[in-house]
Amino acid sequence: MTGIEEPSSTPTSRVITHVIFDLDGLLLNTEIFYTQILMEYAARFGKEFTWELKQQQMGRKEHESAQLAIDYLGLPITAEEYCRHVREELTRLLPTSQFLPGAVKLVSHLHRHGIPLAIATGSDSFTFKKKTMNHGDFLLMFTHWVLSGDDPMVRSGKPAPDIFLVCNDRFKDPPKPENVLVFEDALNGVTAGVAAGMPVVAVPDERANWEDFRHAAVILKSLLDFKPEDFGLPPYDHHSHH
Ligand SMILES: O=c1[nH]cc([C@@H]2O[C@H](COP(=O)(O)O)[C@@H](O)[C@H]2O)c(=O)[nH]1
Ligand SMILES: [Mg+2]
Repeated sequence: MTGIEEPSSTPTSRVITHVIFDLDGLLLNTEIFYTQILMEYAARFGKEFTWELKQQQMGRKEHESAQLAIDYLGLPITAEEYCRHVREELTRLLPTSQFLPGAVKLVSHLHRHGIPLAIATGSDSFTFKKKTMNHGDFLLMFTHWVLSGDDPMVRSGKPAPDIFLVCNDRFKDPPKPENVLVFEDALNGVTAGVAAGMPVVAVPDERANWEDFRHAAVILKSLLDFKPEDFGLPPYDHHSHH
């Protein structure tokens, strides 16, 4: 032993060939809807929906997330009732979903350079359809999307690695996980990506504690702060300022 440690892998030493994006709270500003619905729902039972609970729910399959809230808050309802209510409210709100800053810029840039892109989300097909119904052209830039909510191949939702491994296998000529970059906002999602052996770019909610995201390759305030060249991806050209 020389006592000299191998330098840990820096972002610049990585060569990324494929990218997997989370959806809610990363590309689309849909987390605000879940927060609004669940605050009101919890209040009906005289309970308070907290950030601590939300952070545990984010990224999970809808059914897993429902049971978590019921247990955490002690709600006198079943997971089915919870899901039915949330779904009804979401049906109204999700079609109005907007992109988060930098999402269209980043996805279009990588797509233009021929990088295979996919989506891995805790949504099921019902909510996914509502979330993306006004973003059809945007969806065409992805080769596929995996919806852990009702995909039988995804045994456990985030924070388990299943969704990212299934998503990776569905790329044409699946790459090694270390060559796949994951973008996530949720702690459960970052943990899932890392467990799948993939470097993860974390873009956490402003309420999150960055200490909790230490396992991410990099933590950013916004997608606008991402530098593709740090991961061996083509840089933005200086002429595009939108
Ligand atoms: O406040 C919440 N946020 C998010 C979720 C769950 O997280 C999923 C979104 O995850 P992702 O960011 O992986 O798309 C939603 O479909 C839902 O199942 C939730 O239950 N409650
Ligand atoms: Mg998310």
